[in-house]
Amino acid sequence: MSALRISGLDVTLGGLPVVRGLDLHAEPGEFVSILGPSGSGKSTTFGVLTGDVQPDAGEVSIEGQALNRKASRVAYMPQRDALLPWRTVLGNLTLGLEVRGTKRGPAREKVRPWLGPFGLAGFEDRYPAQLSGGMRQRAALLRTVAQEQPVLLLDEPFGALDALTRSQMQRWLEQMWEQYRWTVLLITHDVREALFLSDRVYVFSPRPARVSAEVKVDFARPRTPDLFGDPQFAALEAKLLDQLLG
Ligand SMILES: Nc1ncnc2c1ncn2[C@@H]1O[C@H](COP(=O)(O)OP(=O)(O)OP(=O)(O)O)[C@@H](O)[C@H]1O
Repeated sequence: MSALRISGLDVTLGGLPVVRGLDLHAEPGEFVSILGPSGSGKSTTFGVLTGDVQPDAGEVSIEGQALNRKASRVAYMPQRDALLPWRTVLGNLTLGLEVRGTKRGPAREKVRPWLGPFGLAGFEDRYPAQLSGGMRQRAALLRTVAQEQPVLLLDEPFGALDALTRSQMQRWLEQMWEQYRWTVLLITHDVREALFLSDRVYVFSPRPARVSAEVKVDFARPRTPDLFGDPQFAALEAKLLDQLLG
């Protein structure tokens, strides 16, 4: 059974067709990326999955169950880190669980074992402004992971980071994924990031969104930055860029 399946999805916003006939899926423990031009409807598709956007047509299921807009079974990390500046790191980390109805004490106990693996141990009483950009993104990701939902939706998680931090974060996320095998759907504009992290990549057409290409990425794991020098990596990168530029 697929962790996530979208079939024949149509979305119209303000009279504008934003998604038309979209089909995609993610298998349990699979890392899937979506690449697409700006404004093509990627975030709108995530909005449907989180229950924030009402589709006109189509079917969406999580682990075989139809999407329930009131009890979302996806954990979503938005484009901006969206940490609340007035809450401590720990207070931010428990937020996703608290919104889902877990009391603060048990939520803290759930989050604490993850502080080490996410490189946040010792920083739980700081405020977001006291963290580096990479740490803030790790905190936002931990807040998402801690919700223990079947699917993680990551919307451009590293988009605002400088190039060095970004490549450190990509490497870190690949290692974390190796260890925990979350089911991930990642939106990115970065072809190399998609290829480095994913098992499969979807390319979206310009709006209205539909899948214009699907590429399987078979490079062995664990992946290291050496992969960027692999001729097969370069060939796949060129192919995806071609698809994106139409
Ligand atoms: N509430 C709305 N009413 C009308 N149009 C909207 C609304 N929300 C989004 N749109 C339009 O829908 C299209 C898709 O937007 P969306 O944010 O899903 O694209 P995206 O692929 O995530 O873009 P980006 O890569 O720039 O983040 C855009 O053209 C946007 O202007």
